[in-house]
Amino acid sequence: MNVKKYQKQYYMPPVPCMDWAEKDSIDKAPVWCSVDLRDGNQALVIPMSLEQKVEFFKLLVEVGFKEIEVGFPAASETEYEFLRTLIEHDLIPDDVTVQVLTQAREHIIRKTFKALKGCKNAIVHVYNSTSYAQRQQVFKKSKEDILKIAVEGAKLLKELTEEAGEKYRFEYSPESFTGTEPEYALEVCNAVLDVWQPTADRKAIINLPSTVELSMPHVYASQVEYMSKNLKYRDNVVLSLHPHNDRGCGVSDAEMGILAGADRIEGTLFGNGERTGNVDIITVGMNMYMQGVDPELDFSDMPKLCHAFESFTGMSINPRSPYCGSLVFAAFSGSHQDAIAKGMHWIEEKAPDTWTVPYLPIDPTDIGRNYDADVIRINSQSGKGGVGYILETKYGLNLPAKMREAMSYTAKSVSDHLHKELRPDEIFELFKDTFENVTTPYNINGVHFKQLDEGRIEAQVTSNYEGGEYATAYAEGNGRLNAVSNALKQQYNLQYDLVSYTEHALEQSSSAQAIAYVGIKKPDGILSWGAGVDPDIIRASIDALVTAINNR
Ligand SMILES: CC(=O)SCCNC(=O)CCNC(=O)[C@H](O)C(C)(C)COP(=O)(O)OP(=O)(O)OC[C@H]1O[C@@H](n2cnc3c(N)ncnc32)[C@H](O)[C@@H]1OP(=O)(O)O
Ligand SMILES: CC(C)C(=O)C(=O)O
Ligand SMILES: [Mg+2]
Repeated sequence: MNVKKYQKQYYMPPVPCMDWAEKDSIDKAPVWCSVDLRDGNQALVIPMSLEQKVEFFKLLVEVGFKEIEVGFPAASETEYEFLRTLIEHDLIPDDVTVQVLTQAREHIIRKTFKALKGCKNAIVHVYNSTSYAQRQQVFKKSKEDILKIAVEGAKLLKELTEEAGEKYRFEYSPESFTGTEPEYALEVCNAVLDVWQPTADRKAIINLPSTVELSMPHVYASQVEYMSKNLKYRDNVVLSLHPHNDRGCGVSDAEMGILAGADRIEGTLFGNGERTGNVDIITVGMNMYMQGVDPELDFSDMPKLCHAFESFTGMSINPRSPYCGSLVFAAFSGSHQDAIAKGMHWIEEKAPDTWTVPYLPIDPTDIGRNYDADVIRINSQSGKGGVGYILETKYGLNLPAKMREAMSYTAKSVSDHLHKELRPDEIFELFKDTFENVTTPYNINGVHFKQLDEGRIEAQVTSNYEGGEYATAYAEGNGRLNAVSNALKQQYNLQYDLVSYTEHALEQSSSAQAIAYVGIKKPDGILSWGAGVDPDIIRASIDALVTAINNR
């Protein structure tokens, strides 16, 4: 790798512009403009069909976008026909403004206006590149000539809008802004604004694209602040940003840019767009949401959005994509699962006003995800908290803490050996196979009790070992389970202490069943566990005991 080949291609503002750095949060949603149907579309291997664009447009309206860049009508027949379809089939709600993009070239602008005929609310977005590199290599023009392209374009927009008798709003982008000297970008934007003479009821949009993201986000924020402080007609200008993601900081560009004075963000769902994509509006919006600020966009059915996006664009969403990837709420690791399970219990018990569950920045159910499938997932990295949480929340089993630990080691070991994740139903089956009603080698065939004096009980226990002859033993105890335990110890010369007994009703079971959990400590100090399930709690506890004995 030849690092000498590269150098900085951005320009800091002529004066320090870092007021934005004093702020720590965004307190109000910006105006959002979706550019999915234009910038997103122009980045696809196969651009969307007219039908797909119509469906995507409806989805964007449903999400709540009030400004939607629907395309570059002069680019292709599909783009042109798409806009005509929206207009002619009256598909644009009254509170939604469509935006169209055009180069600052006369025939392209004229074709764009032709496509707009009959449209009530539109933003006409004109751009030309202003960066040093593009002036030098692409346009081969002086600063004055590049400014002239912008001004001529701006004039034609005004003229054609007046001619059409419409009140379209205008947007200008100094394309490649991030590679442009800020003073020069300012000069061009102000010259365009002089043409448009924006007013309070017909504001102009100045859009500062990080066409290619060339710097750290604080540099971009400083450039934005410089523009915000020095643009003419500032009160009548909507300052818009259009971040791309070349260095992976598109979201930070948008957020810091808002702190620096931007009023509006152009971006796409899931960050689709050229090269590494446009800024992901879902992430910027959800980042606000997770700090208690209403993003004014509805992401409550994220699975539906993901599915629709993937089918329209042919793109796939990265499993780690913030808020929407399949794995972004998943905790496989033991300590995280433990903390999440405890945090969820805390929420249930204390019902606090705000969400505080560790490791889950938001409640997954807010965006249509669910705890069972998305959060606690079991593999060889998992621990007792996670396994216990799944058995409790999904199957109503409230295992004693130490038994959860034993169950979790069983699950880890199976996952490790099979080298796979275990689904909740597989964990439940594993629990049943390992810890529930295990009847070999010891098996009890029948038990009878007799009440003795002073609360003591006598048990008559008929049992066998490894399928052999049945034998009957009698023993006393201070309770039924204790008496059975003593009979078995006596019959087979077993040595252990009964150290744990708990039981509860099985709420999720169709018939009225109870489950008992028994833990015994063997002479080597090892704990062994069993569970028994039966409508009769005594029977359940005896089965639990026998299982614990069998689980050597
Ligand atoms: C960063 C962005 O996303 S910008 C948007 C990019 N999106 C697109 O370009 C998609 C749609 N574009 C297209 O379909 C085509 O480019 C069209 C139909 C608009 C124009 O097609 P063509 O005229 O055949 O080609 P092309 O765009 O390459 O034209 C390049 C010429 O336009 C000039 N030009 C490019 N952009 C602009 C602009 N914004 N304003 C003025 N002139 C421009 C170039 O300097 C070049 O000039 P030259 O012919 O004197 O060398
Ligand atoms: C047309 C402009 C706004 C653009 O898409 C970009 O610069 O990235
Ligand atoms: Mg772009």
